[in-house]
Amino acid sequence: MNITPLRRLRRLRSSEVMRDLLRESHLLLNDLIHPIFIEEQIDQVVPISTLPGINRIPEGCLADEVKQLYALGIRYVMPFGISHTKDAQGSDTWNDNGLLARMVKTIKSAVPEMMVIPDICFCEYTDHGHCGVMQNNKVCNDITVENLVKQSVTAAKAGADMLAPSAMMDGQVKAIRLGLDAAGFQDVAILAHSAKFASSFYGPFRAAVDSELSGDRKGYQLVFWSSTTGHLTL
Ligand SMILES: NCC(=O)CCC(=O)O
Repeated sequence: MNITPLRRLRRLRSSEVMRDLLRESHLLLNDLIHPIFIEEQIDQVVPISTLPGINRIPEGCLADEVKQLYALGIRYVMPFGISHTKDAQGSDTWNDNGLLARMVKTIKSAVPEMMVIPDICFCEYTDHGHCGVMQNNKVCNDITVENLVKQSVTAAKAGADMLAPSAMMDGQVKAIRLGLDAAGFQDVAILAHSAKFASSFYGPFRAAVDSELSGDRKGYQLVFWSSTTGHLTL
């Protein structure tokens, strides 16, 4: 029996130069979005113990930080606010002078070419840490979606180029698209975090943003043992 293979695919990875020729995937700086954590009412950077090497940046240092990032070739930033102005709804997010609007304005005026893609959610701005308005111990979907639209229009007015809604409310992307279009922001894009799983991997992030959450988000983020609801949610 002749067992000599005719199809010798190892030929195609036999040398560095051959592997380079056949490369189909490239990871470039422009494939990445840089998250930045901005805290209001502080003067010094705060190291984030759960994300070694990453700091919370005082709001007053944001312009310089963004200029440095741009000089390194970074073209996309996702600002996350660490709020000292929390309430039950996260209403600071739809205040034209609130932290979210200020972050976006500061970044765009420091480096107009930097694309700003703010997180659109409430968990950093609510005094209970959930991603929306609580009613009877649950996050109320439709009121939260209304508030997400207000937040989105505020971010767009402040100059955001793209919005990243992450609250995992049903219908949020459609409502935000309609709200943006009605307010004249047809060119503001949406980067939907459409399939987020309730996961301990968010632990470091929650510490980074000083989340007030106790409990979990299993009532709105996906459960990992049902791929059907995952696909439907997408
Ligand atoms: N707005 C960001 C998040 O929702 C993070 C996810 C989490 O803490 O579960």
